[in-house]
Amino acid sequence: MRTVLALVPRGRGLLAVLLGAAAVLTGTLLLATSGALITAASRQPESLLVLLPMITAVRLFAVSRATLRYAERVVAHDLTLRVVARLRVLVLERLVPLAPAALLGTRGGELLARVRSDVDELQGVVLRLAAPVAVAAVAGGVAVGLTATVSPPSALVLAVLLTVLGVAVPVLAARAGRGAAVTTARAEAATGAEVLDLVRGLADHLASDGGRTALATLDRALAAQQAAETRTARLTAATTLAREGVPVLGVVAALWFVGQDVTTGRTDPVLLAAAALGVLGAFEAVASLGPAWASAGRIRAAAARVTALSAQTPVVTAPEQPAPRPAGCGLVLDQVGFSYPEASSPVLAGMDLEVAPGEKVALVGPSGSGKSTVLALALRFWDPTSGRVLLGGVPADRLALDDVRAAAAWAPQAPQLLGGTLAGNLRLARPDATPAQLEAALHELGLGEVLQRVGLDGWIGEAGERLSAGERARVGLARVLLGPAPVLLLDEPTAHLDRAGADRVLQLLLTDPRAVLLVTHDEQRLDPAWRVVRLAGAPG
Ligand SMILES: Nc1ncnc2c1ncn2[C@@H]1O[C@H](COP(=O)(O)OP(=O)(O)OP(=O)(O)O)[C@@H](O)[C@H]1O
Repeated sequence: MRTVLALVPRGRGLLAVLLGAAAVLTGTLLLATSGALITAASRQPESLLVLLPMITAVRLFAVSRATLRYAERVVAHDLTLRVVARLRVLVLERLVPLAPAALLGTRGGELLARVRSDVDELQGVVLRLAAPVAVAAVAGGVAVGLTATVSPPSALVLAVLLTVLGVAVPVLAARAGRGAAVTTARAEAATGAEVLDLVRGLADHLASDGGRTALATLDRALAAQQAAETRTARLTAATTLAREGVPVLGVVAALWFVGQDVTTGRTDPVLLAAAALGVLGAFEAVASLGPAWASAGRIRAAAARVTALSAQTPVVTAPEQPAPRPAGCGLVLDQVGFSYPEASSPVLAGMDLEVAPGEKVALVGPSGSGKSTVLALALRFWDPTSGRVLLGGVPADRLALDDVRAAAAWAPQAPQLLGGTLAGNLRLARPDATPAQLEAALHELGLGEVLQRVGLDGWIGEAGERLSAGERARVGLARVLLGPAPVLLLDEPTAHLDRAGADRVLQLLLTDPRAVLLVTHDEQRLDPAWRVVRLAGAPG
């Protein structure tokens, strides 16, 4: 929460509080002067001039209250939007270095909930928490001071009741509601994750059991969410009762004390209604504190979840003073050993590999022998447990992460296409590519038919689902080939292709002037121009 408050621009924050307090106080004064006006009018004065100052004050307060409230809303919402915009950037800046290795244990739906709804929840730190507390302190203090000028005992009672309604009731309610808030937040996140899993795997769920198991799981998550929400609703009802009852006590006390003063002639009767209504109006100062404390639990839970995420340590860290971007363009693994965290045995041990500039190297080996892991180490998704990885002759851990990923481009086994157009997906690698260049890249990989069917600017479906697996793999490969990286890391790019398609891709790679490290299970299809490197355990 402190991080969020630190993002608030001081001047605007102060302005929002002053406008909010002024709006509350003009409301209080409007009620008080209205009470005084009604009492004075009921005495039927000989000249209306006696009432004129009060009539003017009522009009002034009525107009200025609405204007001040409007101005306060504009300033506070503008402030909140600025804070949320900065907060989103801050969270994403902390999230990006965690990808991909440190996020492997986090469910996609949960991550989405943290970045979206938790960050949205945190906007309440300013609007629903800090601003109402500051407004209550300023407006409540001034209202008590004004009441004291008429009746000190009423002011004392008002101060006590404001504290009860503004602090004691909400704090007790918040303490009771904290558990409920955490449970609700967890239940909502779990429901979100279940919905996302259900939608993502819809085809699989329908094919396996018509979606019954997934729907039953979702039903359980929804029931847990509903139970948590019911508990929260009961607590809200109890605090509403207190919110309505306490101001009535304040009014009764004001009538009692000021009434006594009027009876003894110490106070003008005009002030009786003014004090009673003014006290009633003063409770508006703490009206938003109930919801503020109630949302404090949710906000704190959201803050804790966002903090926990951003406090995660990245698996790889960028050097503070990175070496210059390498001029060379080869890849070397020097005595590399690697174990995944919590794995019982290492995937790689003492591995040496060199892919010289322009060289074509095929990495073969049985499933699970560590071929994809080699590519992940070259991209610095992980760091080797022992030994070194060099890109262009420079140790990869001495390069800025952006430079590592500029030096080596990667086509994974199942490339992630974005829901968008072919052109949009291809331009991720080369934003300035012309339509002719994009079309040429697609034709080279035998995607002319797709180009004709979808068009460069046609929608390819969510994650490219309007394309076949083989077409998606080739679009992913076209993206990598379009990019400027001097080292290409390709993970089974021919896996989903027919014989002719696979041969075409392999031939195309041989004509590319850059260094290529190709992971493949199709060793027999390789041209002798490929240098084959076998990982331990590979046959032959
Ligand atoms: N993130 C991970 N955490 C723990 N173990 C992993 C992780 N990724 C891969 N492994 C394990 O590391 C080993 C090597 O995996 P890798 O994907 O590198 O093999 P591969 O040779 O590319 O396999 P395939 O040919 O099936 O793609 C496997 O036993 C795998 O289960």
